[in-house]
Amino acid sequence: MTSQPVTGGPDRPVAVLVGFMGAGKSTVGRILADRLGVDFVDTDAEIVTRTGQSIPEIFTGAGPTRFRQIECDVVTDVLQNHRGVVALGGGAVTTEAVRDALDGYRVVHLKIGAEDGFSRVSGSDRPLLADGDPAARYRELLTERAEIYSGVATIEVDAADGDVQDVADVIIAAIARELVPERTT
Ligand SMILES: Nc1ncnc2c1ncn2[C@@H]1O[C@H](COP(=O)(O)OP(=O)(O)OP(=O)(O)O)[C@@H](O)[C@H]1O
Ligand SMILES: O=C(O)C1=C[C@@H](O)[C@@H](O)[C@H](O)C1
Ligand SMILES: [Mg+2]
Repeated sequence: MTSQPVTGGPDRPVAVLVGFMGAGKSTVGRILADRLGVDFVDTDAEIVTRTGQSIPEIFTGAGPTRFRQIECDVVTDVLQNHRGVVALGGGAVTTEAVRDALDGYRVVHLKIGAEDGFSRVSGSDRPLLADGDPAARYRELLTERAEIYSGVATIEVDAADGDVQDVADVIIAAIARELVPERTT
């Protein structure tokens, strides 16, 4: 996790959620936005709106490399123009330009373990889990990416500790601590 000070600010999103598939970025992000009274943008949904294609359709048609380019364009645009809560797609931070674009933002890593996370997305249409042994692929990719999420995060929360409302509560408490640091005297 970066040790640089806060982030956020009037010209930036209140929080950008990162983490692996199934961590709850889309679900918790929407709740967090509602609770804070701000707008919510999910970059996966934004990609679908802008391209008119589903994410599996883009992966199988244009391919994964093109998907990452589209994703990078959408994420950088949203980061510059959105002031509420942003949920990124699970693999967005594998693109260097996305990691660079996150510098100076309040980035919340929803940490999830392989068992909890896979149980949430098993049977869904996530294209990276479509072939072979999905549980093994999930574990492998999570291991590969764990440090990347931690590397861009300014706040890390346990996304398996409680339901979606509980996770939103923990994020709100962490943001509040940044805004109103505890007195030391
Ligand atoms: N804390 C939680 N407790 C129980 N279920 C949860 C929790 N967080 C998310 N879920 C459920 O897990 C599933 C996946 O969540 P969600 O789609 O928000 O993950 P995501 O991080 O956005 O994944 P992706 O990277 O693929 O977009 C959903 O069905 C959601 O309701
Ligand atoms: O972890 C990933 O690489 C992905 C996660 C999803 O949010 C989608 O962006 C897509 O399924 C790829
Ligand atoms: Mg999502």
